[in-house]
Amino acid sequence: MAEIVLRVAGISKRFGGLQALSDVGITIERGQIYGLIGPNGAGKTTFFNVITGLYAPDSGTFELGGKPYSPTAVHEVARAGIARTFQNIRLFSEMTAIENVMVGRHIRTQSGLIGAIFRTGSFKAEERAIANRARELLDYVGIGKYADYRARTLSYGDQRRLEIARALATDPQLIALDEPAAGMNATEKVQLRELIDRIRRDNRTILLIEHDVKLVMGLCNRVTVLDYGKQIAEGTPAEVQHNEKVIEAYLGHGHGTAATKAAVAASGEAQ
Ligand SMILES: Nc1ncnc2c1ncn2[C@@H]1O[C@H](COP(=O)(O)OP(=O)(O)OP(=O)(O)O)[C@@H](O)[C@H]1O
Repeated sequence: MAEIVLRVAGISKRFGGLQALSDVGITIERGQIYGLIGPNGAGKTTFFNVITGLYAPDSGTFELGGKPYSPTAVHEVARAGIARTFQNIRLFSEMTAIENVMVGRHIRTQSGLIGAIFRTGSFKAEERAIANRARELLDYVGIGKYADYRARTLSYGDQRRLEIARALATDPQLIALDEPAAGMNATEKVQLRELIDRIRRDNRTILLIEHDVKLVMGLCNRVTVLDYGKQIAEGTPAEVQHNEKVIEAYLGHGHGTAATKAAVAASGEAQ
């Protein structure tokens, strides 16, 4: 039977009078790319923020790799094994690319503060290993040649790759990508798609929020669709794109972007 990486259930979150999430649950198996889609304001980012410890949920159960975890703090969630990227890129802009990745790796290191202050032999060996691994990851995401460039000098697409490398540096059980294609041009999107597919083939598990419905439908094994905080559909891309509620959510309320409406309409027609 397939191994379950993430199982969350009954997640609700209210902001004042607004029910941002109502009883949302998903199960992701190892090696899957799981998509989370929905019109603007549907609750996708709130869901991400809850499972990664940024927002405290009003209710919900959380299990990672078969063990319960409590998403009470971001660093605890990272330690438990979920790494994420952000819709608005969050890099250390004055640090180099390789330093940004090394920061990600440090949550898995042993020597600690004493080792760092006294620069013990084991600390130096560990630093070398971290730097080597960071370089490998930069090569892996395709930006090895920019290792020593400051993060802020990289193109938008390359900064997103750098965020992915930093997330991979934590050796996560689950990597959560929040709109990785936002702001990318068509060529960058094709390259991103190849990278995400490669990460999956290397037996990683990915949760993806994405506005680009075409990208989601082409990449994901399963998809959940949120609308006004409710889970209106769950299934394979082929199943959800024929779901009446999904078509209505994107085409009916008039709150999807023109591009998403066109993509949902086109993906339905293509079947
Ligand atoms: N910190 C917050 N305080 C109050 N309301 C919030 C907060 N975060 C999100 N919301 C509200 O919760 C609802 C869901 O927002 P969320 O950002 O999760 O949607 P989304 O699906 O990610 O949207 P988008 O696609 O536009 O990023 C929205 O109505 C939003 O205004």
